[in-house]
Amino acid sequence: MNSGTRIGIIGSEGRMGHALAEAVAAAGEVLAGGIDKGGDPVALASACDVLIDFSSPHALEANLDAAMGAGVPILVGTTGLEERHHWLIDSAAERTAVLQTGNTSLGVNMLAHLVREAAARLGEDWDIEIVETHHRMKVDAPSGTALLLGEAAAQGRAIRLADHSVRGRDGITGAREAGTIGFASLRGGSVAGDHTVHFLADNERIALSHLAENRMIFARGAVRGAQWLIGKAPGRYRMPEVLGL
Ligand SMILES: NC(=O)C1=CN([C@@H]2O[C@H](COP(=O)(O)OP(=O)(O)OC[C@H]3O[C@@H](n4cnc5c(N)ncnc54)[C@H](OP(=O)(O)O)[C@@H]3O)[C@@H](O)[C@H]2O)C=CC1
Ligand SMILES: O=C(O)C1=N[C@H](C(=O)O)C[C@H](O)C1
Repeated sequence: MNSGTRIGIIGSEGRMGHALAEAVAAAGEVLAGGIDKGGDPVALASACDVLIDFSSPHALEANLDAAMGAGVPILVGTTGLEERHHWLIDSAAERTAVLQTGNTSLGVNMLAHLVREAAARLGEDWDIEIVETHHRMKVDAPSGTALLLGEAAAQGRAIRLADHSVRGRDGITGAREAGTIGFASLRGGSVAGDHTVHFLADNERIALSHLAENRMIFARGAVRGAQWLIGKAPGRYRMPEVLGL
């Protein structure tokens, strides 16, 4: 009998759900079950040691409630979250361990570290623009990863991203406002997820990129995060803590 950690997947029939099932098996853990739209997160939570949620922002509140009710930790990889979702996560984290991240891969979390450093060391005369490319089925923009990288750049500059971000330029926009962080999104084909943070000054540029070649990098990172969450005190945790970055 397999005595591994029992992992429950929310969004189990999705693209990430399938990759997660493979990663759970590869890690020697137990797939306790999975649900999709219309499924019961309470029943799933009661049958597992940890939940992994890669579904939809609409499902978040019920999933957090189920995790709290069963006293199990939850890793939230779903993107497209708004401010109210982050309040729900903060509130749930008072009762159970929650790890929310726009990207579970080692490479992107390393990139975020480099972006924070670069933004801190380069002056405000270096403009910052973040460009992301994803497959044609992606429903949210900018990507959760682009926002994570934007937060890293803002932290490096000791500013609030919400006060400085510029999204989706169109029409007569006027000249670029100094100190802003811009976002642009491309959608098409089967791209698993490409992100480039551009630092642009007069006569020179730096581009820091991460290119995801498949979804297993996210799935492996999520399973590692779920394993790490077992036994953790209530609180809100982040991927760099899991990865030791
Ligand atoms: N943090 C990270 O590292 C990564 C995050 N993501 C994010 O993960 C999420 C899922 O991505 P992906 O797998 O490509 O998307 P898919 O659309 O392929 O899968 C989403 C799954 O979630 C299910 N779902 C939808 N609504 C609910 C609900 N209310 N309750 C339970 N399940 C629901 C869907 O079921 P149904 O078909 O029945 O609607 C579907 O099976 C996205 O937000 C994406 O951005 C993706 C990759 C990496
Ligand atoms: O929807 C996806 O596919 C992805 N979503 C995440 C995001 O929004 O950043 C992570 C990854 O880029 C793939």
